[in-house]
Amino acid sequence: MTQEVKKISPAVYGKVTPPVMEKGRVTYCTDLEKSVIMSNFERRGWTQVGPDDEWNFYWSFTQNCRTIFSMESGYRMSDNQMINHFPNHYELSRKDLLVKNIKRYRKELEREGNPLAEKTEVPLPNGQVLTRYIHLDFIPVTYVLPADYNMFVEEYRKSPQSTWIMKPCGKSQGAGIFLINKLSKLKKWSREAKTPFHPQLTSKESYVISRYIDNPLLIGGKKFDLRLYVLVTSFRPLKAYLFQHGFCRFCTVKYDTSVTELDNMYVHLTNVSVQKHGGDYNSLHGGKMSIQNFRLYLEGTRGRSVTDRLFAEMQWLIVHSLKAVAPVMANDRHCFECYGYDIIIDNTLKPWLVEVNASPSLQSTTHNDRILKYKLIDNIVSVVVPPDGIPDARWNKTPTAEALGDFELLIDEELIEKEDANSRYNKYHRLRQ
Ligand SMILES: Nc1ncnc2c1ncn2[C@@H]1O[C@H](COP(=O)(O)OP(=O)(O)OP(=O)(O)O)[C@@H](O)[C@H]1O
Repeated sequence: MTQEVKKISPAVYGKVTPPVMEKGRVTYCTDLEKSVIMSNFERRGWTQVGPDDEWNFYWSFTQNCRTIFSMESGYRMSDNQMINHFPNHYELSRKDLLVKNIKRYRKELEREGNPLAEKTEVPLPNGQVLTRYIHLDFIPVTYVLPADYNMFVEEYRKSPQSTWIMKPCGKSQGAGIFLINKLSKLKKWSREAKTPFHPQLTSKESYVISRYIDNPLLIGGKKFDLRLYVLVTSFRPLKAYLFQHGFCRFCTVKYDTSVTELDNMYVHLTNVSVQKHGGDYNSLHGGKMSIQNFRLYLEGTRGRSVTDRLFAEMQWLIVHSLKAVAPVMANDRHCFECYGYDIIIDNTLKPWLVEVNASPSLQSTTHNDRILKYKLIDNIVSVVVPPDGIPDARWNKTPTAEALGDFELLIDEELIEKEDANSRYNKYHRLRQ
């Protein structure tokens, strides 16, 4: 998700001396002047300062975070400073890089002979066979164009009746997205596009083309996706938390797979930024349903055990998407990041990861939205700041159960390692007795 960026001058980061903090006084800086952020920080007694002042806690735009960490800035963060992004968050949040990292992760597991990378062959009615990962098949088959064009054509030919979705890597909020159901349409687009495919395209101008999930689970006949919030406080060891208040975002128009509706984005794209322009947009509920109500709906219509399984599978895909990028992330101890996960559930109740946003919108479209986002920021701060309330990058980032608020632990590799070590130790002692 891109945001309007308030640029900071590199001169601001020219100083290399870490700020000296006044004892007990916490200062914050924010690029996003939103009340959910500022009222949260002020309630904690924190004082707002500018980016060139001595800040402890910076809620920055992704681009400004990258500037701080760039070699040219010469800025060295002190122990009492924390920032809300990892400098190379794009490994997870850019559509093409996410796919590349997940593909690499699966290949590596396969090479190790890890059972997680087991595959199966799916026969198609036309006699063709598709090969799929059994446990790690959670992103729709995706190629980066123009680089993977030949591979895409090969896959396309296996099931030419499929629909595909084209998404520009450098855009957000549904901009530039379209659906295709014929190769000729892609070729025509490539010829007519203002930036036709050519090898010199930068990755920002490239596209991903993904198999369109054409059998989404519908509620009231409408397509929706799920927005979940995931807080990562460390990538190595991986420590991540899932916020319990996600929501579903609905299309305003009933789902229809007919070719005539292929260009109707009110049918196919669930982005609020798209749907709010539709005539049927309801500003009271904003086309949203809480995840708690969604869960109740599913339990009522499909049963408890399949609902539990779906939620477990969503946690599974989040953990493995994070593990896929963990080795390439700049795991700076001053950083944490809250990701917006976009997931589509198909009518077999299989979840598909569509996208990960490094700056999920903090815009409130409804009253409930405001409450949710206020709580989200409050809980993020409680998890990442040590119990004494003073940001400290040296802290081992192990929040108390109380500090978690409405976050639940998704994975803590440090804990797993300790538990493994304990069980190995106990086993050794049992054997010696
Ligand atoms: N493979 C897919 N199958 C079905 N629907 C999809 C698929 N990929 C994307 N969509 C739909 O298109 C919408 C936009 O896709 P996506 O979130 O990837 O793009 P975006 O424009 O970058 O959005 P954002 O503003 O969230 O960054 C999704 O919310 C979803 O409704």
